Amino acid sequence: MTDRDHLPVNHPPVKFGKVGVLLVNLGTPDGTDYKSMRRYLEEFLTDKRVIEWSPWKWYPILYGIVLNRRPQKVGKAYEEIWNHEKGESYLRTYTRNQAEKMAIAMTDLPNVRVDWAMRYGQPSIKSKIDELQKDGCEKILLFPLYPQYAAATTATVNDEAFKKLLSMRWQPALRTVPQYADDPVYIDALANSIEKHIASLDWEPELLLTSYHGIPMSYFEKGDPYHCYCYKTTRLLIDRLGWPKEKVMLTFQSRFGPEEWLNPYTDKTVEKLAKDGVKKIAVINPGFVSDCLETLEEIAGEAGEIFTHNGGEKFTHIPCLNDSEDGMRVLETVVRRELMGWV
Ligand SMILES: C=CC1=C(C)c2cc3[nH]c(cc4nc(cc5[nH]c(cc1n2)c(C)c5CCC(=O)O)C(CCC(=O)O)=C4C)c(C)c3C=C
Ligand SMILES: [Fe+2]
Ligand SMILES: [Fe+2]
Repeated sequence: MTDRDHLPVNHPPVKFGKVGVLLVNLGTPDGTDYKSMRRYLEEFLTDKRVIEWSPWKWYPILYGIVLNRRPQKVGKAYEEIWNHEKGESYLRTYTRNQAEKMAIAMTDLPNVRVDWAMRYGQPSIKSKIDELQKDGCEKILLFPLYPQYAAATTATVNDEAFKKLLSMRWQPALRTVPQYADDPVYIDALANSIEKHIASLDWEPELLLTSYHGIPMSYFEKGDPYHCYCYKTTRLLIDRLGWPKEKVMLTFQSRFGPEEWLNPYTDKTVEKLAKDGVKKIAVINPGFVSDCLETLEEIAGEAGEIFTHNGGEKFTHIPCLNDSEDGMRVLETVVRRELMGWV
């Protein structure tokens, strides 16, 4: 008698014994056209973890103004940084590459299957949990790809996965990967990428800005720990680089809406630095696992322009860790640690 002999005739096929690893990043539109952009932004901006205003206050603004104007404006920005060769955004390209490279690196664990999903847009977390289970995964390690925890990012990925579990008769065991803002492997990888990048220039930056995506100040005041994790990463990075702390600044970018967000703001800081006579700066985005609109367009593009238009001379953007060797070492180290006891 096998484990399957006692199944009723109509019982769906049962597979088990595997562990799934699901890498999840924020999301991305399917195209840069108005419809794709609107669909993506609507899913994103109706998430209560992202916009905490009451729907009574927010929806008239969202459906009356934001979703009529923003898809066009942001679609143009995406168009500038689109991976035309693959017909998709770089965030999608890098996330898929990370999953593929991780699967190859984990062949010593034959029961582990690695896949990827997006919180908004496709492929969805729900569809991937289904696929992993059909493939025999009784256990799933869910990895929100954010080194610094925030409710608007990490928690909403976890919520979505647990929402899927709510509807399942046979739930896989679900483990979530915690923040890794202070992991020495991550700090080391960031420091290496800075050192390598600067060594490739024929000039030396006077200042390094570590620019993180912001959140509204009110979220921080209500207890979100994100701000503290960002400061921790930058402090440890300065220690690892062995630089004087005056050479590194921490700023927040990507403000959205009229509220006050975490500050100092990246764009205002870059402008002030240039006006104050700083000539050469480098910017890194430690909170972004992969390059995306916010790093390629807003920092490499816009922030660079702001700096040079205001008297700055040299500006460089240090790429995210993406699917580089160092970047993969970080993701793999975190995954192997969190799989302990399961494999
Ligand atoms: C109130 C709105 C937003 C909060 C809070 C927020 C937090 C937050 N976001 C990221 C990472 C990313 N955000 C990206 C794009 C993006 N973010 C917002 C709004 C909020 N983010 C919007 C409306 C957009 C879309 C673009 C736009 O309309 O301006 C992206 C890039 C996605 C891509 O496809 O390239 C990332 C990544 C973090 C880490 C964070 C809080 C810590
Ligand atoms: Fe964002
Ligand atoms: Fe932005």
